[in-house]
Amino acid sequence: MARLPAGALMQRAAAGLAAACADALPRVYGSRVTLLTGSGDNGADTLYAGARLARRGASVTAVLLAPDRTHPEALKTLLRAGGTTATATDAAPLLQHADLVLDGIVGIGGKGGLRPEATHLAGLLAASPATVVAVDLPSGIEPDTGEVHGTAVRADLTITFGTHKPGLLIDPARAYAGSVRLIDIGLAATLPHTPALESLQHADIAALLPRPTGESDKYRRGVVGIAAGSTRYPGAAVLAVAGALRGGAGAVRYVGAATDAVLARFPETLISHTGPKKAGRVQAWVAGPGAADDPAPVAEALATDVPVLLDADGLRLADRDTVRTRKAPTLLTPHAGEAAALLGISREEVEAARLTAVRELARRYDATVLLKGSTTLIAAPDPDTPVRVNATGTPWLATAGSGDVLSGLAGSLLAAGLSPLDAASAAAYLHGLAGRYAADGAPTSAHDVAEAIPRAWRDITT
Ligand SMILES: NC(=O)C1=CN([C@@H]2O[C@H](COP(=O)(O)OP(=O)(O)OC[C@H]3O[C@@H](n4cnc5c(N)ncnc54)[C@H](OP(=O)(O)O)[C@@H]3O)[C@@H](O)[C@H]2O)[C@@H](O)CC1
Ligand SMILES: [K+]
Repeated sequence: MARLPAGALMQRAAAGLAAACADALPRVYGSRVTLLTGSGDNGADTLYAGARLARRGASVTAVLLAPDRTHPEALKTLLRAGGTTATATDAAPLLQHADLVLDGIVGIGGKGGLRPEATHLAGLLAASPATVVAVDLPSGIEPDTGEVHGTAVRADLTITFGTHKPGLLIDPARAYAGSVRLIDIGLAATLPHTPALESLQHADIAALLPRPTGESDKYRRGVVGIAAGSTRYPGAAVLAVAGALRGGAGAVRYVGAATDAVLARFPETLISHTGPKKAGRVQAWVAGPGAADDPAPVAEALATDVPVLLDADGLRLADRDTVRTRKAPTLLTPHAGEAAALLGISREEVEAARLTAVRELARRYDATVLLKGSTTLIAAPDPDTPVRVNATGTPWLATAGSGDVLSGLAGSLLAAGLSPLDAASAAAYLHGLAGRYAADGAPTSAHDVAEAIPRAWRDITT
């Protein structure tokens, strides 16, 4: 910022914002635009963008939340461009009749939820038919955590400046942002080298996925052991194997009570009629899906010196001190309810503060943790490692057995040699994409998701 003339970043932000607003309107000339303007720089961005729209013939009115503390230069610029101002008490008809509303109440400087006047405006806005564009982020969300305390603005579109804020990527706040567009304002060089959050994209995942070479045999490509299923839940074993077979390991070894069901569906599975301890060569274990109440296979898997993924019943059956103290890596894949049990808090508390929950679990269990849900987050035990957020999920994935497929897939990637963080990230990404392909806008089953994994893999790598 030291190298830039004062206000240069703000002008870039406002120019990008105005262009995005113009795209969102059928035409700028003659349209009615209302600006909700707070007293900080977020409000100033909004006023400068409003001035640009006013110069193009829009009728622009700024509702000033703090008339005596509004950014003076920005306000002057709007008035010079032909814009007008109003107070919050006059806002109702302006919001009701606007084509477009810009939410510039607060940006990254906002803390602790909206104040009463802003809350009232957000309520009026929710009832307005206008398209709502959030400036930098929807006012009222917590920018750094994705938490929402009280009311927040619900936007159709968020124009964010310089970099994505965690709150735009993590639920519940993410749901307030609508679609998110990033405007480059030339901040890249000044951003911290280690971000708080990372969202891997196609190319990042492609670089992680294992590729067999001429030298590969099934053992070099990794054998993943699946200790899952029970007479009560044989399906969990079948689905975990289905995921594992598509995850790049050279072979899948199964131990458990669902041998017949697994072999009937996947004759290529290696079967061991022992527990994990004596099962033969395995480079990573998946333990727990459909395990019902038998803690022995989970304990045996944890006693090995290879990476272990614990899911579902395995999270409940595992001895917590063993998880904490084992030397080989452990990957936990709870949903919010299971995470709540591990943390001794309620499911609602986990869902309201996912980032805190996933970090706390990773710290407390000295394990990598993949927290499933509307936003899947992955945290490594080292608190300085950026938390990963998966961008490919779909609500259709909230279907029985979908988690079993994910655990098999992630276990397979672990066996192929990926670190727990990378295995979890790549599995969540592939699984989310496969869920989208399988669903294609209609209900889908876990089985279909597993079958769509190769398509997702091909899409990423070709
Ligand atoms: N940094 C950069 O490089 C760039 C930053 N840019 C822009 O600046 C924005 C950040 O601006 P900022 O720091 O001025 O804070 P901002 O978000 O406007 O909020 C502070 C104001 O809001 C008020 N307020 C606080 N909490 C509140 C609440 N709960 N409910 C209601 N009001 C509340 C608070 O009032 P006060 O406490 O003083 O009474 C204060 O006046 C950023 O998001 C982006 O848009 C771009 O121009 C590009 C370059
Ligand atoms: K805002």
